[in-house]
Amino acid sequence: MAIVEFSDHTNLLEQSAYKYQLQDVEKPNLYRHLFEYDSIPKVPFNHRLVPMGMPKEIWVTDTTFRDGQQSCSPFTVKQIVDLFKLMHRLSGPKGIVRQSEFFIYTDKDRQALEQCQNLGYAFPEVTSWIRANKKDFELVKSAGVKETGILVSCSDYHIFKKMNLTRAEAMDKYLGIVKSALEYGIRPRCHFEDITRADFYGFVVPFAIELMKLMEESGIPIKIRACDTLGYGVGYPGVALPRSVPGIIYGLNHHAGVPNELLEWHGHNDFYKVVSNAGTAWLYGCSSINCALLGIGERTGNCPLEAMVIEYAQLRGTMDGMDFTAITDIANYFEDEIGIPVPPRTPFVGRNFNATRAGIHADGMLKDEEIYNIFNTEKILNRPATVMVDSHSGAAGIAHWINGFYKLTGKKAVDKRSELVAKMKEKVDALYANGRNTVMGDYELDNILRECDERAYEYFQIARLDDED
Ligand SMILES: CC(C)C(=O)C(=O)O
Repeated sequence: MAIVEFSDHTNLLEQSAYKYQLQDVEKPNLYRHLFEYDSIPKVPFNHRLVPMGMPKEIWVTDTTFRDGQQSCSPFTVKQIVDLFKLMHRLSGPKGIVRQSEFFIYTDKDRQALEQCQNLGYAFPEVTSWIRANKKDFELVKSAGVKETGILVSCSDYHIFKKMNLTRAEAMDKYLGIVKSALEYGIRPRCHFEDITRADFYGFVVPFAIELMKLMEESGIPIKIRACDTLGYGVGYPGVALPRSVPGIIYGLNHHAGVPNELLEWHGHNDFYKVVSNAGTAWLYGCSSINCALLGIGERTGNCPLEAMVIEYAQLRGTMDGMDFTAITDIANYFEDEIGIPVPPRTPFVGRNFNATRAGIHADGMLKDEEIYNIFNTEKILNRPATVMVDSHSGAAGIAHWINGFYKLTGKKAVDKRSELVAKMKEKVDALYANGRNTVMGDYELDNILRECDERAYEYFQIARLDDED
């Protein structure tokens, strides 16, 4: 049996003034005053401020190969292994990308899992996701996987409408499944599906308390993953349950005694809140944020893993040895090898995230790149800031393009007032005057420059090749 290595949850429970009991209601509580269905859901406030308390250690976990893969064509084994290697590179020596979860249903799933395990990395740890039946527990065990995700849906939408159970029956069923996992010596990770529409004090907390009792009896850590399945979570101060991200994390920690390191947040982006909700979960006591590469996942997707490792660096003030250039390689891999396009405006990875077009911005970039670039994207992400040339870029845009494309710096850099830039601008302007409406490509501009000044072209080519050496 695994030794329990987490902070003392009994202490946390003792500090809680009130012991919440299961409310086995006859009719489902669907929070109709918030979720009418025929109107936009409402954000309720009770103006109670929840205390912040970021855990000592925070990290991210990955669901690219589970929730992510559910939303797109299945990956090949090689694609999974290649992405896993990139995640390992990103993770750094402290294992900030701590775990990654795998299906184990098909031969292909199991091959991918085994090949990733055989890489022998400490991080990310390979975990699984199963349907709760004996066969799947045996699979987890024989694959040598120590932790598995188990679905324990917790809103009345699921308990009453989907499973046709009462709360007491659902809780009983779930506890039975968790006990089986413990009997197999497997660490259960309980996915509290739809927690942002669930009765927090009438079901979520009493159920979590029972899980903590099982943890104490078995000595095996039980994780609780708070799943904001439809992205209803809100992080504003003073927001009320069940939509309050601070309230959910604080409540699980203080009223159910779930230690920070056994709390995980899994959000979706239906209301554009996935990244800020995840940051909020960290700030209010959740150690782990579940993410997917590029935010792939059901409907609007999961929390983008690359966003959260950068958020980690912002909140902690250190990259802790993570290699963020792997983020750029991951995005390229998705586009080139898997065929999943990255929307151009996507922060940190989209083609345009650090590209500017407007002449006035290009002018600023020429004077000092910091004026219009969020950080040194070339150094940190291996993505130099660029200026795209179109009808709005002007002489400054063209000069910036020349200097960027041919890597001309210092004295070699071309000035926006130079003759070469003026000639190129004339040609570019003529194209747009004749009805062109797309951005200029690098090689088109390369040709235009050659037409304008063959000698400069040759000189720049050499400068560019020298830089590559
Ligand atoms: C299926 C569940 C666990 C999930 O992924 C979610 O709630 O988003």
